[in-house]
Amino acid sequence: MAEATGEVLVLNVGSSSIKLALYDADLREVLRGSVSGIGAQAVLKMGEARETAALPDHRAALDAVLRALEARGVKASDLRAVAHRVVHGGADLIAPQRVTPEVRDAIAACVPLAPLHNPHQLAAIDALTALAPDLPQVACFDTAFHATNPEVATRYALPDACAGAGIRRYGFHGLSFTGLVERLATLAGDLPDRVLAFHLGNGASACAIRGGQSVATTMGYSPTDGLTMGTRSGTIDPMVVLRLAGELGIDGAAHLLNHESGLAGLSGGISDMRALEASPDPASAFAIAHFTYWARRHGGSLIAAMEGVDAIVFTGGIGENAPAIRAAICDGFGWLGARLDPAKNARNAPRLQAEGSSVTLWVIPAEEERVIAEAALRVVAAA
Ligand SMILES: Nc1ncnc2c1ncn2[C@@H]1O[C@H](COP(=O)(O)OP(=O)(O)O)[C@@H](O)[C@H]1O
Ligand SMILES: CC(=O)OP(=O)(O)O
Ligand SMILES: [Mg+2]
Repeated sequence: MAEATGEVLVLNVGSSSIKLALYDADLREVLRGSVSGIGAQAVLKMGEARETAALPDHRAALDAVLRALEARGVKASDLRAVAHRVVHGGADLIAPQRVTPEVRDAIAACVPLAPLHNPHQLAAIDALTALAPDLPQVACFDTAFHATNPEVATRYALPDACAGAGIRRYGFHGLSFTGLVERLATLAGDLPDRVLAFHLGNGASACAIRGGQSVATTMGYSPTDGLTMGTRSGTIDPMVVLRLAGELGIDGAAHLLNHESGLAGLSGGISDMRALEASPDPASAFAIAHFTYWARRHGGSLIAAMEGVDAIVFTGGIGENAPAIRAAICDGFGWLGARLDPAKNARNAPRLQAEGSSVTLWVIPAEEERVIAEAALRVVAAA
């Protein structure tokens, strides 16, 4: 097997997947891998190789990833740094930083706020600490990009004591939005002032970006709020949550809202957009209609928050690859003069707008790993 020499290993541990990328000192990607479908029959990809394996949990998946890296000659102890995506950094962790025992504890303190993500990311940090205690580890936070939101956007209309206890909106997918802003500036020549960005993957959120900074976003205290997602409900009346907790218990309600809702709940079990598009079942079509309708409704609210819009950008697995979903969302913004070019949309071209569109329309691949690697190199170089 070909050996890969790299300096920075990026681990993007998600709710049901692990993505990894290895970069050399010039930030060229030398290896990419992933595990998807953790919990069932998982698929492990490393470079060109692909295998299926029963990986019942994130721990087993991470072990498989580390073994596959070793088989390629990548030893943790030889790296310059390993860098992690951490979904929730709370109010204080708003810059990429070295994982010290204090930072590790602060990430652990955010576990209740992102139960699908932070525990697995913490487990990856601990596994690497055990494997290579002297290897610098850097944590990069999905919440950090939204630290620029004004208090009126982040505060819930709850008493002071709640805000003091950290009950506020944070927002997520910030590493993806950071990369999107950088790439859009290059593609457009100049960064448009008011950008409506949709990260549509298994988790989905939208963000109002003004002058390159987040001013409002759809996810809140946790990544369960906002748009209709693969298995998460999105925005819901809090009294529904109380009723569910009363009937199912807190854990039962949390499970239903995070794992059995969204597209899966509406369609009778299908969370995957590609599978929904291929399904002849009317419930699948309704689930897709719900997804695009709520993407537009939330998008309208974000446009109001930034007093207009100059560009609409799509990223994430659905945003990058699903022309019909982009078309349904953009058609919903026809009232403001957004016009898609159907041929460009069908090609997933970076520039999607038709002649005469009042806003520019874009597809930009999510580059969370590149953003994390760049930040990690900056952090270790500054140490
Ligand atoms: N060609 C495609 N058409 C429609 N949906 C797609 C396509 N390719 C990927 N997707 C969807 O993208 C979603 C996964 O997005 P991704 O960003 O990879 O997920 P994650 O949030 O786990 O990182 C799934 O719903 C998948 O079906
Ligand atoms: C924050 C979040 O929802 O992440 P993901 O899309 O990876 O689940
Ligand atoms: Mg994702």
